[in-house]
Amino acid sequence: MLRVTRPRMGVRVKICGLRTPDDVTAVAAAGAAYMGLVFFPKSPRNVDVDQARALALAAPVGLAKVALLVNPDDAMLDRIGGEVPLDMIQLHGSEPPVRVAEVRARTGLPVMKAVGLRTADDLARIDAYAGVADQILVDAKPPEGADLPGGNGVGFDWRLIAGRDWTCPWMLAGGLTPDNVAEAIRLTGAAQVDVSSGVESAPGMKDAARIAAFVDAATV
Ligand SMILES: O=C(O)c1ccccc1N[C@@H]1O[C@H](COP(=O)(O)O)[C@@H](O)[C@H]1O
Repeated sequence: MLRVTRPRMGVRVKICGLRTPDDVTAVAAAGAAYMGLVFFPKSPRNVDVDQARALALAAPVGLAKVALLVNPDDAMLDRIGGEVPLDMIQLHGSEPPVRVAEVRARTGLPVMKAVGLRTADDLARIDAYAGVADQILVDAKPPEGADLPGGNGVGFDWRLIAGRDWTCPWMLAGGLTPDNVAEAIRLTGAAQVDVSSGVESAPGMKDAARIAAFVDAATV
């Protein structure tokens, strides 16, 4: 029997990989808490700085704007931080804890560090970031040889983190869909969830109906 560890009404949803003004409208209408903008050229969700700025400016008050970056250098941080109105940086590369601290200091923004899980041995990496990042994104490790370090629609065994909590806020990601997110929340106790490919009709193409269904399933 599945254990209910938290009331689901308070669950906050992040929809990642927005590319069009219609995406922003759909995410806001659905009631998501965060929208993610992907700066990673290999991704079908990649946006440039001008696109990202326009999307961020279209976001209503209360929808937090997150820039997803993969091993960004200082020049990239300065450019994105200077030109795009943001509420948070998501680091989705191999950034060590010291770099997370540098990114926080340089941008003045809270940082969410993604940590990929496949087995119980990967859990220790979360502890290494819990004291330095503002939030942890608990994601699946990418498949061997994948082009993308995330956004692959691949999950992990949620039982690895069932009943766990960390000293900083955390978000569950990896292979979530409108059909499985409620079970994922029940099993892990996640108070926040993040999705990209599970609310698309094709890679990089967000689907407004799937976005609404995902938020409903996560929050009802
Ligand atoms: O979405 C992407 O294209 C992406 C590219 C590079 C790094 C991370 C990326 N996405 C992040 O991964 C999670 C999980 O994705 P999915 O739901 O399994 O497709 C996503 O929410 C983004 O935070």
